[in-house]
Amino acid sequence: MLIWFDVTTLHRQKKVKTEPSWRIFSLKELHAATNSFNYDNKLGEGRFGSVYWGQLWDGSQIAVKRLKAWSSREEIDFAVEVEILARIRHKNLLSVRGYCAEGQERLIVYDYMPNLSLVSHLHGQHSSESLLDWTRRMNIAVSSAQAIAYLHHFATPRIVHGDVRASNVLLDSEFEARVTDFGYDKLMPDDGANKSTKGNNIGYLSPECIESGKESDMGDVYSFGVLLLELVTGKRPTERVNLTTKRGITEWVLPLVYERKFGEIVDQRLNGKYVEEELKRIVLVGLMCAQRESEKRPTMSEVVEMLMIESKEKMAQLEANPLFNGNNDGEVIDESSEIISEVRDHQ
Ligand SMILES: Nc1ncnc2c1ncn2[C@@H]1O[C@H](COP(=O)(O)OP(=O)(O)OP(=O)(O)O)[C@@H](O)[C@H]1O
Repeated sequence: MLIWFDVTTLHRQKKVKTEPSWRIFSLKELHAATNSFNYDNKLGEGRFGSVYWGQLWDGSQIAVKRLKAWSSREEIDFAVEVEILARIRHKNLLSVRGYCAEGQERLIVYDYMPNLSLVSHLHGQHSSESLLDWTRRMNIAVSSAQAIAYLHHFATPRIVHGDVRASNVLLDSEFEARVTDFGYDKLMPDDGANKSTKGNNIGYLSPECIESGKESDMGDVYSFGVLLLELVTGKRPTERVNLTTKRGITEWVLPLVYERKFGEIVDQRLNGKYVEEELKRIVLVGLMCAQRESEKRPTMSEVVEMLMIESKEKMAQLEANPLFNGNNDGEVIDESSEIISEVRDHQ
C-alpha cells in the first residue's frame, strides 16, 4: 500500500501539535459564560469550590470550577500547577481547557460533561432511568482504570489521584468515562480542612490512608476496587446495617463470592442482562484491589490487564487466589466496619 503525504498537510499537523491545548480565560469572559456564576448555573459543590455550567461565545459548553479561599501562595504557583495539569492528556481523563487568575479569583475551566457523574447514575438524579447497561459499565470500568494507570505510570510528572470515587468519574455524551479532580492537592493549600471533609468518602479510603492521612498510588488502587464493586452492584461503598455500624461494600460482596453467587451481587436494575464472565472479572479484580494490606494489591497497570483478561487459564488463575476461597484469613474485610465506625466516632 502506498502512503502519500502532502507536505502542506504535514506542515499543518506540525503546527497544530505545537499549539497549546489550553488557554487563559478572562474573568469577564467567564462571567458572561456563566451568567455571573448564577445559582441556576451551579452544577454542584465539592471540596475545592463550586462548579458552574457555562457557554462560551462559540457555543461550546464548559464547566467552571471556582476555587474557594485561595491562600497567600504565590500567584505563579497556581499558573504553574494548572499548566502542568493542562498538559496531562488521556482520552479518559477530563482535560483542563484553561484557567483564570484575576484578583482573588482562581478558576479552572473544563469541558462540560453532559451525562454528569457516575454517582448520579448509580445513586442520584439519573438512577431510576437505568441508562448504565452492562456494556457501558464494563467500558467505564476498563477506561477509568486506564486513565488512573496513565496518571500513575505514564504522566509527567507521575500523579497520585488521591480522590478516586464515583463522583469523580464523569460521563461524556457517549457515556465514555472521564476521570476528573486529579492533582488538586498540589493546587490547594493543605490546611487540613480539605482532608477532614474526605470523611464523607470514608468507604473509599484505604486503611493506611485513614491512619496516616497520606495519599498514595496503592491508596488509589484500594479506592478503585471499591468503585468497581459499586459500579457492578449499584450499592454505595458503605451502608448502614444498624444504628451504630456501617458495613463496607467488600464485606457484603466477599461472602457471596465464597459461594459463587454472582447473580446476587450484580445490580438488580440490570434485570439479568450482563455478561457473567465479565461480571466475575470485575468483582474479583475489585476485591483484589480493596485488600487491607497494600502490598497485596495489584498496580493500576495490572488492574487494566486483569480487567481485559480473555484467556480461560488466566481467569482460572485469578479465581484460584486464596482470597476468594473462603478459607483465607479474612484480611480483605476484617475490621472494615470497625474502622468506619472508629473514624466516624473520631469525627
Ligand atoms: N466537567 C463537568 N461536567 C459536568 N459536571 C461536572 C463537571 N465537573 C464537575 N461537575 C459536577 O459538579 C459537581 C461538583 O464537582 P466537584 O468536582 O467540585 O466536586 P465532587 O467531585 O462532587 O467532590 P470533591 O471535590 O470532594 O471530589 C459534581 O456534581 C460534578 O458531577
